[in-house]
Amino acid sequence: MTRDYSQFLPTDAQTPAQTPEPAKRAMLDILGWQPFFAQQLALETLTQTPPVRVVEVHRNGLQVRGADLEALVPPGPEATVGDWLLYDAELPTRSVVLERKSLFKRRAAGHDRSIQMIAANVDTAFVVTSCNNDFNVARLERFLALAFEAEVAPVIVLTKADLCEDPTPFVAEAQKISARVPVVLLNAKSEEPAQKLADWCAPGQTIAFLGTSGVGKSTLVNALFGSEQAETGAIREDDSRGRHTTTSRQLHFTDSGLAILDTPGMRELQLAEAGDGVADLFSDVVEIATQCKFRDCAHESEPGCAVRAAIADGTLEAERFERWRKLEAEERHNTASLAEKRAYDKNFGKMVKSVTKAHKGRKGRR
Ligand SMILES: Nc1nc2c(ncn2[C@@H]2O[C@H](COP(=O)(O)OP(=O)(O)OP(=O)(O)O)[C@@H](O)[C@H]2O)c(=O)[nH]1
Ligand SMILES: [Zn+2]
Repeated sequence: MTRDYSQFLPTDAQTPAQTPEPAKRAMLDILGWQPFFAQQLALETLTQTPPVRVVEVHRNGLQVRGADLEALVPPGPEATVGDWLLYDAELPTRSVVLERKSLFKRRAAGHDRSIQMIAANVDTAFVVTSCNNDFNVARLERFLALAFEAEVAPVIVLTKADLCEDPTPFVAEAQKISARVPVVLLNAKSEEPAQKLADWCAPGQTIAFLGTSGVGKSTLVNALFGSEQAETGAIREDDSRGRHTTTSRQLHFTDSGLAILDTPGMRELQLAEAGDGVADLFSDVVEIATQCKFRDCAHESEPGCAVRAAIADGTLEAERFERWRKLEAEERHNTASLAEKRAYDKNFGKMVKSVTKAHKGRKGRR
């Protein structure tokens, strides 16, 4: 059976003779299908292997959803929640993963050095903090750098506006962080979230929340689901080891077609191998630093230091420079210790192997 998939291709690839199927097109759009993915494909490919989105990752494989299909792809494809696959009905494990728009990832613990993919194709990351003691510019910057590293557009959301006498200083501080990062102030427990976050929550968009515990992430998710039953919290379970999160990663879709990422892995993102993200967020500082006389300028007391000059003439805030320096150092430290840990694990593995071998050898001789 062949189906007309021409409507899923960019407009210039369509031939007028092909009748659009608005219903199917709409279904894919709601799953987050975008021109970015469509342009990677030829029409024949789409007919033979329809695009499906990974809506859940669990032990048995990848749960995928397409315009009119729902399937489980057994473990095999290197994919994560949010990915788009070209579904091969005959050999599902051969389904091809489309190039990603964005990817949250981290290094897996252990010796295999593998990158663990947390979530793909997220459009917007809401970096959440509250207008209270949780508010911390350096911490915000860490989350923002992670979003930039993943190539996801971040938005700062300041919650608990209703509990704060005067939230303007919080807004002002947040706005100063980057001209590229919008700031939204709201009461997460009111009807405000749906209105104030509407720009990033259109049907077909995929969003995620970053932020420390208690800032209102679950409350925001619930607000975006409106009267719908939000499934947040459902993935948590209690066992003898205490409260922990299951390994399941999933996308929840609102009735309007907004995809909300729900994955425990987002809590454990480390600032490692995120040098590009840090440089992106602090592109102004990086730019100034390139003008220092010495390439290896430490921006201390070297002659011709553009950074010191910028601080002196007020173009660069001393605090911002210090935060950049700290964040960069943290990033470098974490990246280095990851490398060290990898080397250690590798050696440890070797050691275990040789000890076991020797032990077996001894046993054999007995
Ligand atoms: N008044 C008021 N309360 C809020 C607001 N946002 C969150 N809260 C409350 O703050 C508490 C924590 O909110 P949660 O949504 O559970 O926070 P969270 O970020 O999901 O926390 P974790 O699940 O631990 O990561 C709850 O009691 C919320 O009702 C807000 O804007 N205004
Ligand atoms: Zn310098």
